[in-house]
Amino acid sequence: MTNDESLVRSIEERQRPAPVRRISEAARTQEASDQRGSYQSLKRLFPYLSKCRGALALGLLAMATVAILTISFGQVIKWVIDNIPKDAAEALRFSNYVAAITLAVIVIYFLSTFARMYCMRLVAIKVTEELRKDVFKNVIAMGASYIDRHSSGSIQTRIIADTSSLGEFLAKQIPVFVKSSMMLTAALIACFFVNVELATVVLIGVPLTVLPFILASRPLRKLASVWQATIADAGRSAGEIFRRIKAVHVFDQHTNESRRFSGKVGLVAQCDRRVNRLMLFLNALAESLSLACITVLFWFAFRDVFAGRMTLGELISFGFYVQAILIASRNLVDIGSSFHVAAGVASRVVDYLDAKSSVRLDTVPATATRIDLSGSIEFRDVHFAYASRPDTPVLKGVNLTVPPGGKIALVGISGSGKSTLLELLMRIYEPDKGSIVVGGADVRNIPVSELCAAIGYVPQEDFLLSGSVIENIRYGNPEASLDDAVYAARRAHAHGFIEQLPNGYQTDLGEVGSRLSGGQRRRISLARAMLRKPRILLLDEATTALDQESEREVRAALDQVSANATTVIKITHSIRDAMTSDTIAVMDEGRIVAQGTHAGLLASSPVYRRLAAEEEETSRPKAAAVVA
Ligand SMILES: Nc1ncnc2c1ncn2[C@@H]1O[C@H](COP(=O)(O)OP(=O)(O)OP(=O)(O)O)[C@@H](O)[C@H]1O
Repeated sequence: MTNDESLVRSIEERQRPAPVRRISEAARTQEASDQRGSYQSLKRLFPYLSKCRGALALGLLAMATVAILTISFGQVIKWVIDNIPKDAAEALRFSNYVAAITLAVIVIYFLSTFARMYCMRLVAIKVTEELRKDVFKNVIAMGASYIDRHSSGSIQTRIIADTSSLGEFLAKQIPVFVKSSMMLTAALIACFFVNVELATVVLIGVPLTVLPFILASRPLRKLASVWQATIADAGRSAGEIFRRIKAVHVFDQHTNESRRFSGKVGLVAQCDRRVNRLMLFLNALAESLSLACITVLFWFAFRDVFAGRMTLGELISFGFYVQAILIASRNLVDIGSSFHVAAGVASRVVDYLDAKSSVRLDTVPATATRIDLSGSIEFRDVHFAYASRPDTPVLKGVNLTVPPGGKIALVGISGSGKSTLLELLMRIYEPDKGSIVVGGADVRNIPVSELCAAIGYVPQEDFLLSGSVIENIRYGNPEASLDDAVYAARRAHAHGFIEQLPNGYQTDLGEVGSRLSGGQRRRISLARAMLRKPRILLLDEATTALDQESEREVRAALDQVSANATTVIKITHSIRDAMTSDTIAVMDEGRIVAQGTHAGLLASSPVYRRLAAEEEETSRPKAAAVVA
């Protein structure tokens, strides 16, 4: 195995996802991508060019002008050299005349080159912008299940870096391809007009000069894809380290993380060096072969000049055309290699652009009718496994009914599937088997936006976003008035601390609310849920991370909200929270194993008894400590 191959292997090994037995969405997407083929993917992006037709047409026109000017310049050189007057005064007038024409040509050349570059840059910017918007829109509409299976770092790379390189490719390389093809054809035809014999030598010699590039295109392609993988890996790892900076600090991992990151950038540099070595070698070889080709041609050409079969002007213009042919053919070969790389990038971007999920957040089922979301909630034989771990079932036939306006507590040890059940109800994921029915309708037939508008969800990990307090409270309800938002904050017992913040409700919370304590973040989450006046309230350990007084107040607030909503409370730690519910459902290893009241379950359910005993056990030392 060569060094390159082992590098490719090591990167691929690290990036290989966990084995999947059944055909998951990821596999289907991959299959679709393979069938489509990389080149098809590039074609799929062509419509983006049509979004900037005007600039593209102007750019192509400017390019054609540059190509025509370049080719005609050869004829001008020939005409000038073959027609220099013998008389000195005539020659001076002639040279002034030629200088004026040359100046005009240079001005046109400058304007055309400027127009070409300007238009093509506009095209690149537009294509990149549109691609980014469309990829982001599609990925965000795919929901959590899809994002779980792709690292968010690689999605970021696709959206930012890959779209940018594709925009550059579509807008720069394709025009260069057009221009070089025009130049090559025109210069070859011109060569045949000047001298058929020499043109035949050109036809044989020029391909030889680009042969090394053609032969090296495969290893170059491979190296380019390794380079892309290493750079994406380094970016992903840096992003993750910055996101986990507190853990790095607490576990004193600065040196180790720096060492790990150095290893990754070391791999990028290793790739860079290899690409550089190969490219330098190929360039030097190609330059030498071009020189050899020109020398051979001149050797033939001089014989024709001395034999009177060719004028000096023809010789020089011929040399000019050969130079144009060499440059154009090198450009075309270069485009060939970047074409392969771009095709690879395009197929990855198109995967994200065309990915289809069973849960589309932006589509409304044809059967959608108005549904009473205040009705009962029923889980009917619900089975589910996360797509990233398809072989590990998380829910194994859950049957549960919450009557309209009822309040149920889901109790169970950590990992028994309680949060997953709530996420399925919100259609963050879809059950593999069975159904979830709200108000008599299968949730699959309720538009996600309508379903979620009726739900107030307070998650275990508060999902605050960067932005101000008021933006966070209004998230999901941007039309709400300030008064309503403040009222919700008061009810969530958040108003007091919000007012103490430097800019009150306008205070910026920093990335993911990092400038607040855990309890404060929780109360903002509660305020946000309350502002929606939910008909279904889902609480995921809503009162944990609060001090005793806040806990009492928040619980009172939740009681008010839940009085008008069908409520499901997930409880892992505080069994006494469950006692306020109408019913307690006990979950164990993805199943509901018992259901009833606190007293009834203590008598009938060994799992519940164990949970209650564990809670008593853990609270005892605390009580003792308080007494002490
Ligand atoms: N996004 C995910 N991808 C893969 N597996 C997951 C994902 N989220 C949860 N799981 C797994 O599913 C199982 C059930 O998790 P879930 O969060 O529903 O349990 P839980 O009862 O709510 O736990 P806790 O009380 O600790 O929050 C666990 O084994 C967990 O590791």
